[in-house]
Amino acid sequence: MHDAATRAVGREWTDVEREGAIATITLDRPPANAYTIACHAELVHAIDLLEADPRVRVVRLRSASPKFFSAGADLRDYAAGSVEARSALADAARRTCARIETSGLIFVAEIAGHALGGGLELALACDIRIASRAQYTLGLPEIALGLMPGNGGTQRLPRIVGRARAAELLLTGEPFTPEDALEWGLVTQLHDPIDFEERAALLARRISVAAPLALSATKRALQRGVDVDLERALEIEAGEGAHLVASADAAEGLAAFLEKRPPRFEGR
Ligand SMILES: CCCCCCCCCCCCC/C=C/C(=O)SCCNC(=O)CCNC(=O)[C@H](O)C(C)(C)COP(=O)(O)OP(=O)(O)OC[C@H]1O[C@@H](n2cnc3c(N)ncnc32)[C@H](O)[C@@H]1OP(=O)(O)O
Repeated sequence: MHDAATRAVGREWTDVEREGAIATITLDRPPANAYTIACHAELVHAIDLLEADPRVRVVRLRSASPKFFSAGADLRDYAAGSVEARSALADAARRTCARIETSGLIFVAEIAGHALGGGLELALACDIRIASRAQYTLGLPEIALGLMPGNGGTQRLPRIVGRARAAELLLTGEPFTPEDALEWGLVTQLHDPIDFEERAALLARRISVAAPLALSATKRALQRGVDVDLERALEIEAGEGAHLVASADAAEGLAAFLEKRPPRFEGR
């Protein structure tokens, strides 16, 4: 089902649908979901629209292509552009990732095709990554292009797979498999292609039934606490949780448990 309000978003590569509390952003820019500045502006606009919709809690980020999640920057466009345009593209891509990370919505990257360069970096900015077990690669090959990741890859990858593994992946630029991604914790689930859509939808549903305030507070605590010492991190957790305790949703959650019924969370 397309929301009329978001259909206009899909000029470059972004098709947005919403069903209940679950939105789906489908990247669709053949042949490789390679992105330009306009693509990122559109994606940020789509996220703005979804964040303004009080019904939305989870965003599934997927690809229309059976072969590519995203191949990263459009290298034809990049090669033809000025140094200023190339910097602007890196900045636009960084803004998209920041928008994902600072959003109160929960983003799940559903990788079922090549996720390379800025395409993988987009997935690294998401809260959860899952993958399909198929013949494609993931990686940050920028070093082979005389470049380096410019969209958070040198910072988010070590925080996910560890510094040593990230160093090898970044300094060789070598691609890796979905199985590697699961082993290294870059994705948390790996499913056969025939099961992937169903399992991805199940994960989104499992998250979508939670209280929106609790989801966003937990996301913030996870992000804010990861780079500080434990004592400060525990203070962050306490601070994020403090306002939840007084929320109507917390009262509803407890009442629903005691009354043995599903909770009806309203985000307040
Ligand atoms: C604020 C100021 C800031 C200043 C500082 C800024 C500095 C920042 C540092 C610099 C930032 C760098 C930013 C760059 C980020 C990137 O993402 S670089 C790109 C990384 N991606 C890749 O290298 C992947 C390239 N693709 C491939 O290697 C192959 O496609 C494949 C994945 C191995 C698959 O190969 P194969 O099966 O042979 O398919 P192909 O024929 O190669 O591809 C099919 C068609 O898709 C097109 N395509 C693929 N990738 C791209 C791409 N990235 N861009 C454009 N087009 C792509 C390919 O050309 C084919 O098209 P057709 O020939 O028309 O069919």
